[in-house]
Amino acid sequence: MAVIELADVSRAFTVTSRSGWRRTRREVRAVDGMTFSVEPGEVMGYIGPNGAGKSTTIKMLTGILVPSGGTIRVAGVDPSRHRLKLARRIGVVFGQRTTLWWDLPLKDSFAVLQKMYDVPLARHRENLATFVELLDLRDLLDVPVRQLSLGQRMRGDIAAALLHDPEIVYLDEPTIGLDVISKARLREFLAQVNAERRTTIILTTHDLDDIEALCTRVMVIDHGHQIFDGTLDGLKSSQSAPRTLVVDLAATLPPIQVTGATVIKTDGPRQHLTFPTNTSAAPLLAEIAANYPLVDLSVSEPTIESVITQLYNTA
Ligand SMILES: Nc1ncnc2c1ncn2[C@@H]1O[C@H](COP(=O)(O)OP(=O)(O)OP(=O)(O)O)[C@@H](O)[C@H]1O
Repeated sequence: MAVIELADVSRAFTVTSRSGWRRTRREVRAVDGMTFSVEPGEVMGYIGPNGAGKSTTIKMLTGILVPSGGTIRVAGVDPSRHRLKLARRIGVVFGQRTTLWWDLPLKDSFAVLQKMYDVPLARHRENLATFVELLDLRDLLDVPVRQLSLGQRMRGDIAAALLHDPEIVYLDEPTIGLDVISKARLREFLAQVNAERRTTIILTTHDLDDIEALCTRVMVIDHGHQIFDGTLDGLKSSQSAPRTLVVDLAATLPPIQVTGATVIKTDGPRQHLTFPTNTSAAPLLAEIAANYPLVDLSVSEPTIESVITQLYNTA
């Protein structure tokens, strides 16, 4: 049974703008007719350009915002009507803000959360020990949150969001501003939590490596509408972003002529060609090898960035 269900959900805001003495009001439909469901244990990437409606959706799923239309059920309840009841069953991490107490050492924040969520002490200790180990928090427990680096604080925030064993976790830009090693460590941790606890994860991110590393499902939204819902491979093959062929020749030549491919760049004896995703590379290779002094050659698939850019442009 689905753990998150949205049926025709919308949320509008009235925005007032001023030009001289004139004030004009207009309605922004941040989320517009959104319908989807999420099964327990799914890791869903929720992506879209700035202003697409991601945060508004997450705020409605946590109960902070009330929808203007449609219905939402999370863990069987309407989030805005049962916000406190739901709080025990969900965890939330906003990459740009901390939920920890700024002046308290990390371990005291964790102790407050144990009381707030009324987590049995034995279970709290067990979870804490696991997260301290996996997130490498041991040396940070006595440090006030204000003295932690961004990456250290984020590890603390993630542990804090999971200490009460939530069934669903919303992560809004959890890797923003982190270095490559911290990002990798965090992704590994989240994958492990999902595998071992079957925690449902909704991940909002602009870092597509997060999506590649973690998500079994991707939802792309734009202007409050869903424009794609499926697997990452499905997303890649849904668009005809061109593939690239990099050809190294024995000599610097004018752009080569190949049926079905176009030279987009030359760099001495190296030439870059694009060709459609749905075309096989084999006949191109054969034609080049037959007509030109070929030394080496490689084919690269479209990047996920290029696929998504194309999706936004065609939506
Ligand atoms: N409280 C508000 N009042 C007025 N307009 C709002 C409010 N919150 C959001 N919006 C508008 O709703 C639209 C969606 O905003 P939202 O924050 O959900 O986008 P987002 O996809 O999370 O963007 P980002 O990637 O920049 O965080 C935007 O046009 C935004 O300006």
